[in-house]
Amino acid sequence: MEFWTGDPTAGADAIQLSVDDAADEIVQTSRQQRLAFPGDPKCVICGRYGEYICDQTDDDICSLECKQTLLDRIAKAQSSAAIKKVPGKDECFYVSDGRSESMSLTADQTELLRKKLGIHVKGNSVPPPVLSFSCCNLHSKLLNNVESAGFDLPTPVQMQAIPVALNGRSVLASADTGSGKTASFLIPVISHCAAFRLAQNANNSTKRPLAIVLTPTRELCIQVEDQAKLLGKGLPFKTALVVGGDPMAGQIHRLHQGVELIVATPGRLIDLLAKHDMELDDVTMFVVDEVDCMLQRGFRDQVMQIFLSLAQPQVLMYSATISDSVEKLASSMAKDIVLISIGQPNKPSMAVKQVAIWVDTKQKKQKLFDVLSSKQHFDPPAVVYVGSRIGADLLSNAISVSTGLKALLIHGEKSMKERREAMRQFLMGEAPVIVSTGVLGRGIDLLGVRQVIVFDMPNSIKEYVHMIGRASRMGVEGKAIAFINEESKALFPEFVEVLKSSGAAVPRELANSRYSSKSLPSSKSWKKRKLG
Ligand SMILES: Nc1ncnc2c1ncn2[C@@H]1O[C@H](COP(=O)(O)OP(=O)(O)OP(=O)(O)O)[C@@H](O)[C@H]1O
Repeated sequence: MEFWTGDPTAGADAIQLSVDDAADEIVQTSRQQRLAFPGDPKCVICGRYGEYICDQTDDDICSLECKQTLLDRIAKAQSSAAIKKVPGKDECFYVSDGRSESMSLTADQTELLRKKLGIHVKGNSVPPPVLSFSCCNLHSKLLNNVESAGFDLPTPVQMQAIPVALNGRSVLASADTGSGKTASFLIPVISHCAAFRLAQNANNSTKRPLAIVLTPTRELCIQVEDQAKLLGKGLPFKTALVVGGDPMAGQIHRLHQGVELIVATPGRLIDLLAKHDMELDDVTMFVVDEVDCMLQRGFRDQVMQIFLSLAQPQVLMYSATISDSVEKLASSMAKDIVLISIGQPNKPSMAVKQVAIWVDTKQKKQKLFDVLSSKQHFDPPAVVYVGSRIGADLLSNAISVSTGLKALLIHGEKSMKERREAMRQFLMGEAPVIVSTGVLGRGIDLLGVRQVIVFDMPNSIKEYVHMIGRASRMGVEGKAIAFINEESKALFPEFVEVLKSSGAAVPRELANSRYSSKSLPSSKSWKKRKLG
């Protein structure tokens, strides 16, 4: 029997175990717990094996550490709510359809709540945040699925974005990595799709897609589709995955059977639309995840091509990092859009402890082997990010040879089968390290990963923010080590700022570099001044 009671703050002495387990050692930290096998209960905080039940909430948890995080989070949400208690199931503060008998937030309460939660909004008549999922007038099966997924309380981005999207408004939202953005668009999408189908005449056999989610990578599409299936279970809600690398015939077959949601990478979807007739007239929700990456050169034309083939859909766009130009372009895609940002935009999650190490390029490999061989510094499972596919191939080999550790490998040139297998092995804990290019840099929810090593700095600090975000989900603490040297000098001013704002030490060489100053004059004016 797995059970504990007691006050975690009082330490291990206060924990009382059932008689059967008295001899077993309590798992103290998330890292000491094994990963969950399919069908196992999962820790609601970190996703590892949910060996215990939290006595105060009945949630599955893996360790004392996650129990404490869970209780802290609940306490924080309660105080943040600026209202004496979190509403019970039938006690709503936000009511979307006026049918519930409960009260709505006043303008002052809404403002206070947003301030406490770090929610910033721009737009006309933005609905107030919700304090619970049960206040959103969701189909009972969807609500059950949300609860079964362990989502007891909405996160701040969910509190604000879900009611806005449920009201049919377009959204551009930015919030920390690992803060639950995926569910904040999937819940409104599933709600809309299920309601539409249930209202559709039963004899009407046409089941054209109702919503599209675009993401930049196949892995992210797979993850989003998995979560959509989980949250849409038992509802008239089917999904199709449309990504490169898998045979197109199977994807077309599935689409012809009738689906509500297409989760796709832009290139493959365009390819498919060009070769096969596909009616997109009923698509009224268009989601762009990792929007800043998707509206950059490379993806932008494809995304816009798909968008323009739809009849003015509601647009939901999300990322942890959003620039002014993306905000401008996104705003032009939808009328009366609501802009939502949580906390400090474009900053790394404060839950990730960053360590920047100055290392010359030639010394980087040895430095990495030193970290991976050090009990003190290596905290597996870990992701190592490199800049190129060849670099990834070479490095994963070198790690295995030099340290004896099994290092998996994933990049864009691997087949879909190899990429799926590498992910499976890593998530099942079969290897302590995975070497990756940017394919795992964004969006991927690598539950259990607490360490990221940025071997090659990416081209922008935004990508860096996404990469180190893999080390922490839902505020659980993680670590990031970044190797930096003169080769990344273009990033210095922003990198120094990011380190400082996170309270991380700035390496001496970086601090002293003339490239680190934001006010550094351009080379022309520099020359001018010298000559003058
Ligand atoms: N309300 C909630 N309560 C508990 N867990 C949640 C909740 N919402 C989401 N999660 C879990 O939190 C984790 C992170 O969520 P998600 O992957 O959506 O983050 P994200 O904001 O999209 O991150 P990124 O910017 O890195 O893509 C997931 O494991 C998800 O299942």
